[in-house]
Amino acid sequence: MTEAPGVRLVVVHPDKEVLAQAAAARLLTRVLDVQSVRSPVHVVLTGGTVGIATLAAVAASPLVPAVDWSGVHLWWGDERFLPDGDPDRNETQAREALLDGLVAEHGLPAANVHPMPGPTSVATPEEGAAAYAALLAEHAQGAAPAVPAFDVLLLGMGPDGHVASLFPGHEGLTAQGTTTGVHGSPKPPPERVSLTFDAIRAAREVWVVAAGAEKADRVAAALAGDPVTEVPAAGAVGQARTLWLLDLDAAGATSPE
Ligand SMILES: O=C(O)[C@H](O)[C@@H](O)[C@H](O)[C@H](O)COP(=O)(O)O
Repeated sequence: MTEAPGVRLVVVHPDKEVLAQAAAARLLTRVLDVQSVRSPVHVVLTGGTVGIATLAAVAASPLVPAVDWSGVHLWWGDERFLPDGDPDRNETQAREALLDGLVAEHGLPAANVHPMPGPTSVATPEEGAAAYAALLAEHAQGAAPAVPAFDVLLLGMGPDGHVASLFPGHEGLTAQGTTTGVHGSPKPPPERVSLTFDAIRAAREVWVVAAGAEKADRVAAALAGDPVTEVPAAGAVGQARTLWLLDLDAAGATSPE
């Protein structure tokens, strides 16, 4: 299905557990659908509570063996600039929730997992961003911007409206190229690596997943099209489809306590 670019579809689920289960089912279905017409499939993962809960729900799904994981590449929208194995790295959490199991038991090649570099391998977030941009370009097949054709790009959204590590009022919002180093993030840790909006908007599908009443105000602002400088999530738009997957609280359908 292809909607008009810029149109956002909103799907609301009863609570954050059902949201994670439904996002997982959608993700597996999307990968299966794409695999029926092309390979490889490129998926961009997000950190955050709903993002990781979605990966845990994927791991528990009976559909896992239906996917040909040898043809799936996994990327990240952002990473906390922390050493390899740090429990606060988005990569570490995703590996524990899903990826280690896919590699060990379901034929996902370890080389298809593409974490963003941290201080274990580079000196600064900028160096990490440059190395990741080069890796993305290797898989881009000449596309501009130089990123693979992401089939699904998952994003969590913070209560301030940030997506990936693109924060309100920060210079990363206007960064050129496909990746950027981030300093002074209001959400710890302060140093991060992130995809830019150019890279995010190159995705075929962008899915924003968000739960909780503390996000309702920024969800409404993003959907109303408030300026990206104030609500970065408003700028998260896919080429063919933009999906907002919410729970009732984030959709503002419950009264604040
Ligand atoms: O590194 C991170 O923290 C992120 O990738 C970030 O963009 C996250 O997705 C949102 O902050 C939502 O996180 P929650 O779902 O935990 O609120």
